[in-house]
Amino acid sequence: MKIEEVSFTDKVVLLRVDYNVPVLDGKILDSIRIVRSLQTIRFLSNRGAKVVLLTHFGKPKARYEQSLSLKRIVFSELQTLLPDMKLFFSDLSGLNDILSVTKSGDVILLENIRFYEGEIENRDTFSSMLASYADFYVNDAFSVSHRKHASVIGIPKFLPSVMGLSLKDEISWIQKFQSPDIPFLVIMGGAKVSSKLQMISVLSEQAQHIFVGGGIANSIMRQKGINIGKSLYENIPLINCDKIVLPVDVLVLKGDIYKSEPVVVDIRYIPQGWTVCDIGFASVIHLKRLIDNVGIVLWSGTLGISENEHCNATDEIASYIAHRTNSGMVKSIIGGGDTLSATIKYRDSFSYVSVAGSAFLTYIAQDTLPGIEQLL
Ligand SMILES: Nc1ncnc2c1ncn2[C@@H]1O[C@H](COP(=O)(O)OP(=O)(O)O)[C@@H](O)[C@H]1O
Ligand SMILES: O=C(OP(=O)(O)O)[C@H](O)COP(=O)(O)O
Repeated sequence: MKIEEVSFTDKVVLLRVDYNVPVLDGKILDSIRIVRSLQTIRFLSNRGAKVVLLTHFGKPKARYEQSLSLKRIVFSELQTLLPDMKLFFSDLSGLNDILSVTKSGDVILLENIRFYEGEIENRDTFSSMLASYADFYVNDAFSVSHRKHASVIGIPKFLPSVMGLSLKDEISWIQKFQSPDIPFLVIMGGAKVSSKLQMISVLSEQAQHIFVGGGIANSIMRQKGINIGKSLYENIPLINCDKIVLPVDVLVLKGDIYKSEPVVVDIRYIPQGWTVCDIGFASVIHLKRLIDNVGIVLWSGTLGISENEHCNATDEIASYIAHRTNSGMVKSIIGGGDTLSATIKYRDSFSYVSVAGSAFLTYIAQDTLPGIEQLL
């Protein structure tokens, strides 16, 4: 069933979006995830639905945390982006009352869904309780569709469920770039090590090389017995893959990871107690040569702590890819909340910008996602 075929008049729709946006000092750094959801919100509202937006924000531990509430920053952004619409905010305990005073076409943003027990564990009792408020479920949250959570894979068990417009767009754009004949390079970085690393063996069968930076490189280096000091890492299973390209040098710092000035070292000489914060200058050059030799670059995860003004590898590589894309020498797809925010000034030069990071890599590797399977 397609969203265009459903009659939504006077129906309540649970619309899963992903408003897990990067925020610094109370300001949203990049609202692309909210902007991309607007077409589906307007579509449903114009067809007479009452739209209940479900999203997570950050990683709360199944209880209210003021700093992760959607009430101020995210709700304000939505009000700014939809000035002509009637918007409401509610937590779960007030949803019934709000639904009774709202009309067709109105939109309700529900409080951070991860404040509630049952979301991350995907409990059926939680999903069926949410479903009991509504007539339909729409998934427009590509970037969280790799998570087996209640609001992603649970609710569709209890309601007729369809794909939202931006989720559909994401899939068709990504499929356009999946060409088995063109050699491609995967660049993987960032902090969410396990959700990206799971895909490495499948991706390595398809890709020419997988260049790793960020916490992913740290975790692999540590597994190989390289001292990584106090750097971010996760314990990972043994990876034996000759397509993985590690940095040859890294920037390391002591003290505040967002402010301190780093120095460059060969990966064999990372000092005890120091933190790897970026790939080094020789690694940037090496990565550029890998980019020169492929037709497609897929990139998710920053190469270092790009919030630190001294960590510029992500910017330099983004600029290089943007330039080669503009010159028609490569096609580029960039994805992930933090990666997009760190490369925002080159956004218009990439071939495609996905709002998803781990979900985007998972989709490339598996051609589907748990949240999408529920809609077929
Ligand atoms: N070496 C590193 N040490 C600590 N954090 C890092 C390192 N490299 C990258 N990061 C952090 O990773 C975060 C982005 O990771 P992730 O959420 O996986 O990316 P995305 O949101 O693009 O999918 C950034 O906030 C960045 O500071
Ligand atoms: O930001 C997200 O993913 P991303 O960091 O892979 O881009 C999604 O909102 C998923 O968030 P999660 O990794 O807390 O489940």
